[in-house]
Amino acid sequence: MKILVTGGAGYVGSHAVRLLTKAGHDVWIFDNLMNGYKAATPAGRLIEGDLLDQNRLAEVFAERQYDAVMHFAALAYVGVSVTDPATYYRNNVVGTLNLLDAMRAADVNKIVFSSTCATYGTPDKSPITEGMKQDPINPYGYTKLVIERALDDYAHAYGLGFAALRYFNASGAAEDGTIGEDHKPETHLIPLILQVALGQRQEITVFGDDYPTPDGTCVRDYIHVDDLATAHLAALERLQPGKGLKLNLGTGAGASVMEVIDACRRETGHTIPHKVAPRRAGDPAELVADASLARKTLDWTPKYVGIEPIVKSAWKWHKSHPNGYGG
Ligand SMILES: NC(=O)c1ccc[n+]([C@@H]2O[C@H](COP(=O)([O-])OP(=O)(O)OC[C@H]3O[C@@H](n4cnc5c(N)ncnc54)[C@H](O)[C@@H]3O)[C@@H](O)[C@H]2O)c1
Ligand SMILES: O=c1ccn([C@@H]2O[C@H](COP(=O)(O)OP(=O)(O)O[C@H]3O[C@H](CO)[C@H](O)[C@H](O)[C@H]3O)[C@@H](O)[C@H]2O)c(=O)[nH]1
Repeated sequence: MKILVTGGAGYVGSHAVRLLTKAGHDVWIFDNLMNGYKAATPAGRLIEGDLLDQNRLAEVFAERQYDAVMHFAALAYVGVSVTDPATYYRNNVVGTLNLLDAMRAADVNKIVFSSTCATYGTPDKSPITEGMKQDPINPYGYTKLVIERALDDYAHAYGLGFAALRYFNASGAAEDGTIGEDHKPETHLIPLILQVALGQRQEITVFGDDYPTPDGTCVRDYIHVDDLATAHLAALERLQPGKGLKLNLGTGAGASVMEVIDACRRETGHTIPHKVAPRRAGDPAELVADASLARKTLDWTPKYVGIEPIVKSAWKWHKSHPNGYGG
């Protein structure tokens, strides 16, 4: 298939591009590089452009007849979405509607969309199943929920075939250590811990140790980026006109902040000092996926089980690229 991957120069998208290319697809990347890196993309495959530029989108769809779109491009800092919702709604909602318009004009009717566990807000139960109430607690989560709803309506009205994949905590890096996570600023737990191991930070701050969890720190479901990529490929193969798949992508197992720090200590051999600080606003105690629907629907099984192999792959990337794509 000829596939346009928006946000393919970013963290999750670049890993999906690798896998799609390996699977024999003809892959093109659309990215404005605001948070992505040319170095993360295969040579000659990057089309620079912004989702907010409708003319550019029309040009891109006129240049080639795509069979499907994988849509990773979005802004994804929960905290910034609270202080600057206008930018988030414009980029994530208007940008995606522009993309859907351009697809419709070009008769492209298949899309895989990056949704998030943040659409559930603070769930009543764990693990989280797809049928549970979606009630985001921040603008970022709302931007994703609005698009899930739009996809439903476009499927019904225009015959769009879609998958909305609700990722839990994307983590890890390509097994060969050549591409990985490089968010600037970095806010995610595993890269921040590994920056301590690299001597770039004094210590890691644990946001709260008084949660109702076994060790008092937050529990998350860390899912390897390459497992996300294989799920995208499987979803792409199952898209049907007028139908939508909405699936949780997680492993079904949680790890606490302290368990992640301990795994990083074991992997790096560094003491990794930590200090406990108050809770971070908006952090639910536990977010763990019931991923059985994705396993069944996509005939998919995450390869990376437990936090150790995820941390191992992340460390390989960070050790060999201490400044990310900057050097
Ligand atoms: N990282 C996670 O843990 C996680 C969890 C759940 C969902 N998601 C979702 O997965 C997707 C990818 O996340 P990521 O961590 O790889 O983020 P990322 O910031 O690394 O990648 C996003 C890419 O989109 C590009 N982009 C953003 N706005 C654009 C625009 N208007 N036009 C063109 N390109 C644009 C950026 O330059 C970047 O390369 C996002 O949609 C995010 O909301 C991520
Ligand atoms: O310095 C840090 C950074 C994080 N944490 C904790 O580590 C856990 C994981 O935090 P991350 O910031 O790595 O990830 P989140 O769970 O906050 O974020 C993930 O889930 C969000 C929805 O809740 C969004 O989808 C986001 O893109 C995705 O990375 C949280 O309990 C957080 O409180 C710390 O203790 N110290």
